[in-house]
Amino acid sequence: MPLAVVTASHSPLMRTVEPRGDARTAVDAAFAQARAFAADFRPDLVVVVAPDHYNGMFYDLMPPFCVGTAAEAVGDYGTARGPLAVDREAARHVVREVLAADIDLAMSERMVVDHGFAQPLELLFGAIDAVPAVPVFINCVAVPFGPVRRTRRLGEALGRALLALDRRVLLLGSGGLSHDPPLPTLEGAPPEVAARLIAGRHPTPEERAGREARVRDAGLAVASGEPGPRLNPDWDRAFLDLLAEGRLTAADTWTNTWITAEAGNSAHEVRTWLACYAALATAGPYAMRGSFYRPIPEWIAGFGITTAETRRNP
Ligand SMILES: O=C(O)CCc1cccc(O)c1O
Ligand SMILES: [Fe+2]
Repeated sequence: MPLAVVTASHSPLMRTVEPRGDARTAVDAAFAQARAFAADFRPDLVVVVAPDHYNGMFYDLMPPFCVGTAAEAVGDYGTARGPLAVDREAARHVVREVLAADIDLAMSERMVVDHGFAQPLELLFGAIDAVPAVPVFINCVAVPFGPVRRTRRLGEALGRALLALDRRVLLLGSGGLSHDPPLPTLEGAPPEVAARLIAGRHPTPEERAGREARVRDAGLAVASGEPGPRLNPDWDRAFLDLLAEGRLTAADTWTNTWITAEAGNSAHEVRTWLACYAALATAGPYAMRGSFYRPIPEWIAGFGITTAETRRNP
């Protein structure tokens, strides 16, 4: 059975901030292409690989990786709130097979997810519960992280587990590329911020609104002409080339310090892309069908969208 991949940056600012020029039109067109690609592939299972931003996962127990055998979205930044249509059997299969392949991962019968999962599901399929899904969380925000190669190996184990299902599986990777939105860090945080990062579940509506306003204001400031956030288009394009050319092991030598320095704290979200492509590669040689890139400072994102699938005649 073939596998397919769609990866897309996410940014909740897409809803509230108008970028200059034709960025909006270009991104819309790229998403339309990705939607057509996904529809064409006719997946009967979507494996969503995404990070969290202190909405579902906290420092009271932060797993590097976690598969949800059931999952619910918090509804941050205007995304839908409520359960994902988790294919429980498939999710359990993935947990069993990945563990058997020597990769430790957590599982959750009540995984809580945020815009990292919800936004691409809504943009690609219209709703968070429109497709049978297996949600795979990769910690890309709460330092420290394991080496990048570990996420590539997670992707390989994931790919082998999915091939064994003998279904049409689309992997949907969410996040990146270079960017650094104003997220707090535990290191040096004042006590009330630290408490929120350690166990910040169920914020009051006011707390959530305050936090979202801070990020939105950062985007609006750029849209009104203030100096933009640090993006690194060269780094982003090099990453896209690496994926297009199937040189996934080249990322094995990247240190986390280097990624942060080159591309920003949230650039670690590209781990989700790497895992998806490593999974895809287990089905045989693949071809990237679509690749979009645009640095969009107003959305605080080096914004990329790719589609790829197993080569039909290898
Ligand atoms: O407040 C948050 O949770 C961060 C929101 C956010 C903004 C820009 C790019 C992202 O990838 C992202 O996640
Ligand atoms: Fe993010």
